[in-house]
Amino acid sequence: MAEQKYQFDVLYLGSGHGAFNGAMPLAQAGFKLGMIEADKIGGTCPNRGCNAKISLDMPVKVKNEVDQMQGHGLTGTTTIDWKANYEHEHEVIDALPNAIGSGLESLGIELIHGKGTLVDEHTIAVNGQNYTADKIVIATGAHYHQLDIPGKEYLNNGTDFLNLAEQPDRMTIIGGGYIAIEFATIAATAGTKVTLMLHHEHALKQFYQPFVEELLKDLEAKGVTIMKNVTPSAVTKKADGYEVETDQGNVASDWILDATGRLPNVEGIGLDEVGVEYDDHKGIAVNDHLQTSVDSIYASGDVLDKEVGRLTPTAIYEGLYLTKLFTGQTTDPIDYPAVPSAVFASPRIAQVGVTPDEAKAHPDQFDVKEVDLSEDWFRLAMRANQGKTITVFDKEGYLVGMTEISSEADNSIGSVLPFIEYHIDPEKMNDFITLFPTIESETKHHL
Ligand SMILES: Cc1cc2nc3c(=O)[nH]c(=O)nc-3n(C[C@H](O)[C@H](O)[C@H](O)COP(=O)(O)OP(=O)(O)OC[C@H]3O[C@@H](n4cnc5c(N)ncnc54)[C@H](O)[C@@H]3O)c2cc1C
Ligand SMILES: NC(=O)c1ccc[n+]([C@@H]2O[C@H](COP(=O)([O-])OP(=O)(O)OC[C@H]3O[C@@H](n4cnc5c(N)ncnc54)[C@H](O)[C@@H]3O)[C@@H](O)[C@H]2O)c1
Repeated sequence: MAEQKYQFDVLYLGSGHGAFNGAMPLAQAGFKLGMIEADKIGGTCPNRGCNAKISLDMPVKVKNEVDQMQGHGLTGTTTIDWKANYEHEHEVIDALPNAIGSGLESLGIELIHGKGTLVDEHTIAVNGQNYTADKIVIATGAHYHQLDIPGKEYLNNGTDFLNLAEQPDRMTIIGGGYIAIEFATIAATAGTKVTLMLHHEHALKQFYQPFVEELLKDLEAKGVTIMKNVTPSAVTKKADGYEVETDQGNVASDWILDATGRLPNVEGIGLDEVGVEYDDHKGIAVNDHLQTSVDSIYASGDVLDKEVGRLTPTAIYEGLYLTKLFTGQTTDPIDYPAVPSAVFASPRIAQVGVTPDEAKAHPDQFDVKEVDLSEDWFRLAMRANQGKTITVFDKEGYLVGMTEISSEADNSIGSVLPFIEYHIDPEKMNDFITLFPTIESETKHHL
């Protein structure tokens, strides 16, 4: 640890997953820590991201499961009560900032409320007061990109969606990424008439496109109108709602979601003044030890310029890596495992490792196996046998990637991660005894 030249050993700017998961074991190791937060403790994921979204999605997933069992042991359809679902979401998430905050304080971490700005390589100012530290970790996350078109003041963002207590009859969603597709699924399943505006021909471009096309067809079956290659140019207020003007005609709507992406929080935090290199769109530049261009300043989470996904587990991984680095447990560069990702729609698409496209482009290196899940007896028992799994093996037979579309794709992919990460010998996979019958047992059976 540092000599007591500074108030803190490490000062975190931001309190999201990129900060608090790493800070907890660092405090337990005896480091004196401060954490600056301008908004709710815990950051995006618990308060206005993953936890909030998945709480809203739960009744949607269950409704789809109930609908699939109609005539197969269940009668009587269900409907989503939007307001009650919104209340359910807030019952789940509203206590999280206090729970996370008290957990941090119980470990002696000082929480400092307010907007922090770097003053020099060891100092951050908050509300006119300076706080000093041997090391600083910038974990300021990201904010919503907003379309710059006339009438942009009528556009809402993802946080507004998660706080929308009343159900709109008609919703326009601009974008084709995670948020657009997940929120279109929630709204359409609840009975809102959704129009999804894709800027290009394709949505979810980082996922396997034949699966994405199936997902889009499923959204259409739920009543979603999908417009492709469309450019919204203005929003006007009407007596009965709003109108989105586009190059393919105008679309009437009661509520409009701008889901055109997120940008790293690099503005107004003193990076230029202190000499930390960054790019407005890509984020803060770091070396392979997550160290910025200023030696005492590190960065973690969504604010990083990084190749891996801007996801909660990658933010946690980076925060924990910094803890190992600061405690001397490692001097190695950061080395990410295969990072899984999932679109929590109905059905879900999830993937990890080598993608089907990469594998098909290199037949000399990989073998690809496709399984149609309509043949799977367990999925039939769930009446959820719409889906496909594609597994990728290297030439020695080791599993190196998997992509799935199904209602259980997230669980399926989750169950194979150790096989990929620990490079489990194909023969040794059978040494793992699974519970039966489960998604895990059937996924392993298909490998
Ligand atoms: C709607 C939505 C759904 C998502 N769903 C998923 C999902 O299902 N799975 C998944 O893995 N990921 C999901 N994500 C992504 C995930 O939320 C982020 O990757 C993760 O929260 C990043 O953590 P972070 O600590 O880097 O940033 P954040 O959690 O954003 O934390 C940064 C914190 O810094 C604070 N801050 C910023 N500037 C300052 C300043 N100057 N002074 C003081 N405080 C400051 C902010 O207020 C914020 O609290 C979702 C994101 C969104 C928006
Ligand atoms: N399930 C998950 O893990 C999950 C869920 C939600 C969000 N997230 C994270 O949050 C981040 C933000 O998600 P997102 O969906 O907002 O971003 P995204 O980058 O996934 O998608 C942005 C979409 O907006 C479109 N777009 C961009 N500029 C546009 C324009 N000018 N006009 C029309 N469309 C335009 C893009 O084509 C793209 O389809 C992601 O990077 C992701 O890592 C993850």
